[in-house]
Amino acid sequence: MSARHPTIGVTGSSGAGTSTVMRLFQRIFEEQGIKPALVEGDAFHAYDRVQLRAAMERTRIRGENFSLFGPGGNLLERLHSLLRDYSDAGNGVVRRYLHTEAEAAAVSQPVGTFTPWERLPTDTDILFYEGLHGGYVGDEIDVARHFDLLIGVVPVINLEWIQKIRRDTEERGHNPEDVARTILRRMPDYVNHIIPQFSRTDVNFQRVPLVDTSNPFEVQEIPAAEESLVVVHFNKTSRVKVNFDKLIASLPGASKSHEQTLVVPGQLMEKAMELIFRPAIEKLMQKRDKAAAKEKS
Ligand SMILES: Nc1ncnc2c1ncn2[C@@H]1O[C@H](COP(=O)(O)OP(=O)(O)OP(=O)(O)O)[C@@H](O)[C@H]1O
Ligand SMILES: O=C(CO)[C@H](O)[C@H](O)COP(=O)(O)O
Repeated sequence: MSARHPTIGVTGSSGAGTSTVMRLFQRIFEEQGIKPALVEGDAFHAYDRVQLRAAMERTRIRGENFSLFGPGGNLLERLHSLLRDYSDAGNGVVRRYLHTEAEAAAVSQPVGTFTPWERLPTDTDILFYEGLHGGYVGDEIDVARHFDLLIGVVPVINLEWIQKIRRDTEERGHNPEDVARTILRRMPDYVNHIIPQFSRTDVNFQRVPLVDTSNPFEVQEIPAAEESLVVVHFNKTSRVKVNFDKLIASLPGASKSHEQTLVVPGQLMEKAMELIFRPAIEKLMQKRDKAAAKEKS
């Protein structure tokens, strides 16, 4: 966390929609002339796709719990160092995980591998992280504390699974049975390491379908925006300050469901995010400019 080199994190389970939210932020950054350092959480997995299969087999034989949701499957100390270095000096080291054939072909590498570690460009205005562990806090590593703004993306679980199954089968070349097995294997880590993060965020966006999703393992479409509602919850310690009445007036069909909670029609989720985060980003940039000016003087 630093005024001079601000950081925003979006955290959520696999298939929750964090990459989708990142694209919205990219648009806001572009419109405001902000140059972000984009960090994908999957880059901090400890294993590539082939190594992961071997690690899974080893842990299965030993009867140990293991998944990419838990700290053992990730280089969280490296993520922690990146965030610390960025906050201190606006730099750090990152890489990318190549999920799809297209991403892999673009850099002439096999799918399911990592690009080499590289230093971030030196002239970025803000670090933006999206992934599984933005709100992670463990015995020795506290990722959450590095963010100036932390956002949770949490569709209700049936919807999250539908999204994961569709994305993994259509874009990442997995078969539905394997995706279901992955969901099962990750469950202890989901409960222990993913869910607690949503109590450390500033704001959570929880999409709730209005159509039947009672068997997410049956092949089906992802419910459309207009077939869902979004519960927007501001945690008690949220650093994002909004005027609920003004927000509701700008979002037709929105209402307040609880002291710190709004309900917004699904098709207005992006607009709600824009209204909530545009001013927050502007504030971070103003603080950054002030800190930079002070540094110069
Ligand atoms: N608000 C939304 N409405 C409809 N579909 C959505 C929404 N958000 C995400 N999806 C769909 O859900 C799938 C998963 O989304 P996305 O790739 O953003 O997840 P993710 O959290 O980044 O996953 P991972 O961390 O595994 O990469 C995609 O097919 C995406 O189009
Ligand atoms: O948890 C995940 C993303 O958050 C993915 O399952 C993980 O990155 C492995 O990806 P792939 O199945 O494309 O090898």
